[in-house]
Amino acid sequence: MALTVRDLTVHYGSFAAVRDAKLDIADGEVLALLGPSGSGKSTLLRAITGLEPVSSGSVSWDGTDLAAVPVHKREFGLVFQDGQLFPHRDVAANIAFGLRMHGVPRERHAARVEELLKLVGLEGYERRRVTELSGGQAQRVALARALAPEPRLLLLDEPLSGLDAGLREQLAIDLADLLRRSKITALLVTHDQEEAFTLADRVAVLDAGEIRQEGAVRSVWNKPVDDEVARFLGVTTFLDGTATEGVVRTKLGTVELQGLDDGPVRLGLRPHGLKVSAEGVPGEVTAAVHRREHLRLVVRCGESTVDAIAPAGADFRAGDPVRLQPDPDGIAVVG
Ligand SMILES: Nc1ncnc2c1ncn2[C@@H]1O[C@H](COP(=O)(O)OP(=O)(O)OP(=O)(O)O)[C@@H](O)[C@H]1O
Repeated sequence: MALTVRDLTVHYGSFAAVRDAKLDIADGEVLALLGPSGSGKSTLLRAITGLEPVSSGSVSWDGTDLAAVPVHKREFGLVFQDGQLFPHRDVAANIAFGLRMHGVPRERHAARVEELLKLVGLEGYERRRVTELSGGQAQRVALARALAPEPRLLLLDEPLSGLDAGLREQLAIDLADLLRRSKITALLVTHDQEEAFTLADRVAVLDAGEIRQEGAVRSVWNKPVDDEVARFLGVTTFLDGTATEGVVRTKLGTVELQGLDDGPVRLGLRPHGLKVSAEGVPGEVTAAVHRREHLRLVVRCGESTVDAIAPAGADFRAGDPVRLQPDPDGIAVVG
């Protein structure tokens, strides 16, 4: 295992911002720490880098405890929300800074800077002033600077959250590609589930200082451990049902889900887990909001109020009758 974190606790005064955290990151793997604001993500990341003193527990690399290793000797690369570039230096000098710090001979800088700019999609930007870069370009330079000394672990703290939505999505895709291509071992901190699921192989969900669930991206998404984690992962409606040979019967219809034992099951529905359809359970629209890719509805079905979606071009308003059918794609199994 490359990085191993065991029983890590970090206090601010008497307040434990991180409690008994356990994490493993294998070589070449990307782990996302996902959690709401204030859950302790940045504290945990800072403790791993050595920037935050730990109260108890350990951080090790390849089995060696890092307690006595200062921040700059851990060989970790860091990227923060606002890249924190040096405003008075050009792009090349910003990237070369990391090389100088690590004693790379000056004559090798130019070639390495060129290579890194190519890697982050900014070829030819060497002489640009960093104050003239867009937010997305600045984050690419910050990434290049962090990668310059070939860190053994890249730590990214909300690297995309300062950018607007469209750009964030594109940069997340580019970054995912770069991390995989270069087989970079990385820890990403984010409050954005989509970002975590785009970028990471595995995800650890943090809440109130505790890691609530940890596992492969797909398995956490499809099988959150409890209602709270499910809610944080976009589930808005819970539905109890009974599974028999891969078919779950609920009061909102039947749904086929693989790999379930027969018996009671709790389903967690994301809005697209219920779709407007010609047949299905009848309900009445109580609210409708247009989104980019679909029409999002709140529907009253008997005693329950549920979220559902209709195609983007549909025109439903409060009071309209609809029929809903479950879609396995938007349904998780909780617990
Ligand atoms: N220097 C500090 N002194 C005291 N309390 C702190 C300090 N830094 C953070 N905290 C508290 O510790 C908790 C965890 O903070 P942290 O910044 O790690 O959370 P986070 O999940 O990264 O949040 P965000 O997504 O908003 O950055 C919060 O309750 C915060 O108020």
